[in-house]
Amino acid sequence: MSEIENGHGLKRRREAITGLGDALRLLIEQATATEAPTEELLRAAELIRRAAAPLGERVRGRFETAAADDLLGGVRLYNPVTGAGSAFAPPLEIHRDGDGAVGTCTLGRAFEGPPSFAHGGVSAMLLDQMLGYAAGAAGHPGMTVRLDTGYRRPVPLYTPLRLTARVAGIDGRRVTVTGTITTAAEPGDVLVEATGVFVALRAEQARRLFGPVLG
Ligand SMILES: CCCCCCCCCCCC(=O)SCCNC(=O)CCNC(=O)[C@H](O)C(C)(C)COP(=O)(O)OP(=O)(O)OC[C@H]1O[C@@H](n2cnc3c(N)ncnc32)[C@H](O)[C@@H]1OP(=O)(O)O
Repeated sequence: MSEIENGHGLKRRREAITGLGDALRLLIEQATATEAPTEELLRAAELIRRAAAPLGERVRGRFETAAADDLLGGVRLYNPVTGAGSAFAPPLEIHRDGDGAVGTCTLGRAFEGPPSFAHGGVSAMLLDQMLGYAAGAAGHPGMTVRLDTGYRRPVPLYTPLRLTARVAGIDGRRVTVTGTITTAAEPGDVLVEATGVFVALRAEQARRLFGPVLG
């Protein structure tokens, strides 16, 4: 895409994608929490369809990477957990912390399972990402083959959360990673814990699974 061939164009596009992601997340939050009159819902649906139309005029296919992404550099703007451009992502922000990783996010109404608390599948999704990040950051990237989650207490909505992950063991191609979710205010009180097993791909597997994307 010629408009982002120079560094400035890429920076501007990534900022625009983040801005669109912010707007979409606001839309999802308001659309989920709204008790506006029915007429307003009908009007909003029409406006949203009109706003979406030009975005659909030029789209990428299943095996095409987004022009603003850098797959090998780890930039995935539409990742459904961490992507700043994803309407669906909280987004979870992750950084390295010693030999592990720490993540932060706040979940809105769209992630609700039990009333006023997060859906259990959402907690598992956040932890899968955290554990996968910690495995990769430790130099052992792999795909999840197992994820065990223990739900000790419900995860509250609209509350800053803190997530942790660290590699617990390496056995050949298998990496075991553990992680937790707590509130940011009470990091000693574990709400959800997880253990994941990640398997490093053989070169042949990586080619078979991701060859069409990497080209
Ligand atoms: C900074 C960076 C950021 C990077 C940040 C990135 C974050 C990404 C986080 C998201 C990660 C995902 O969601 S990934 C998406 C969800 N996962 C998937 O779709 C994976 C689907 N599974 C597969 O396609 C396959 O299992 C493969 C290709 C991964 C592996 O196939 P395979 O090579 O045939 O597997 P196989 O020989 O049977 O097993 C390999 C080894 O793993 C063990 N193993 C296999 N399954 C299990 C299991 N459930 N529990 C325990 N161990 C298992 C086997 O015993 C064996 O050990 P041994 O005999 O060798 O001792």
